[in-house]
Amino acid sequence: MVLKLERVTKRFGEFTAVSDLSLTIPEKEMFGFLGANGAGKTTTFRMILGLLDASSGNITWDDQPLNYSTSHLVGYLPEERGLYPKLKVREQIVYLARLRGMPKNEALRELRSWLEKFKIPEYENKRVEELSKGNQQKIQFIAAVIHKPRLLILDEPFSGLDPVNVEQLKEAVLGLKENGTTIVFSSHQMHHVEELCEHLCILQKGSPVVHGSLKEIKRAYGKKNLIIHADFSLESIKDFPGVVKTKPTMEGLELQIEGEQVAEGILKEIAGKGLLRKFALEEPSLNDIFIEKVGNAYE
Ligand SMILES: Nc1ncnc2c1ncn2[C@@H]1O[C@H](COP(=O)(O)OP(=O)(O)OP(=O)(O)O)[C@@H](O)[C@H]1O
Repeated sequence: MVLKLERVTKRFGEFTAVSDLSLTIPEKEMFGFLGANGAGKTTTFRMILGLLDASSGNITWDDQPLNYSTSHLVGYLPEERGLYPKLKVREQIVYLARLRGMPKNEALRELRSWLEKFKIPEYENKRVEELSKGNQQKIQFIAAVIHKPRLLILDEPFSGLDPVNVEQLKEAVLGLKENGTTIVFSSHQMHHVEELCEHLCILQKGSPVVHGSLKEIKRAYGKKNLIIHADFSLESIKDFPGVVKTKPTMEGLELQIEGEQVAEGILKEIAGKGLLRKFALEEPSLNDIFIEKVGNAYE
């Protein structure tokens, strides 16, 4: 049950929104899809779901194209939320579940279990328009997963949620992954992707600029972060060879350096100058990598 995109391109007239994109997403994987605004994430999702035709290339799930006949296997949380405001939560979810071939009783059972999980059982008979935006989002999430899809596409699932709701949704998503669901999600918040995904792709203007496992992406980036807290002046190491960037902090300095050997050199340089409270070498954050790879998309 592999999701495969092979050399997928989407043009809108003269404009190319997605260009020559190839991805393989294995079963039971949580895959992060990143990119600046307008990079082509939603367009890619719509092509995966068969809502848009690719201009060229192939998209398959378990070697089959995804279309109307496979819709019961797929769940989608769209970026623009689309519930019927006047309908009650129960009517809405049961209706959507039945469209995907689920019997009413089973849909109700599943809905109640999700409402319990999200600690909002009292919303079953409320109209959607009566709920806060965050709670509407939870209902929309339930609508995407009620029929127990094997492949789940989540466009910005965490946007607009408070920290407690973000945690609840993360737990829900991790539970689905443990049960064998393949999940692809987009996010502008790098820490969510760092926390949840083994593999990811960063799109820039429709083309992948970074693709692979999070660990390998960080290793391949080469640069590392060095955090120093000291009771003496660190002025002299700002110009140390191999230091790419420096940022003063309350307790000392945060540096971006070219590699571990630079940290060793710095440690020798400052040894004996006074009390060194912290000297920590860290992997680059996904945020650092995103900004370097995609930063110019904002210029
Ligand atoms: N139907 C359409 N007709 C013409 N251009 C479109 C259409 N749909 C999307 N685009 C363009 O394709 C590009 C990619 O849009 P898309 O919505 O896929 O980006 P995104 O990565 O999801 O962005 P965001 O993070 O802002 O949601 C944008 O420049 C957008 O204006």
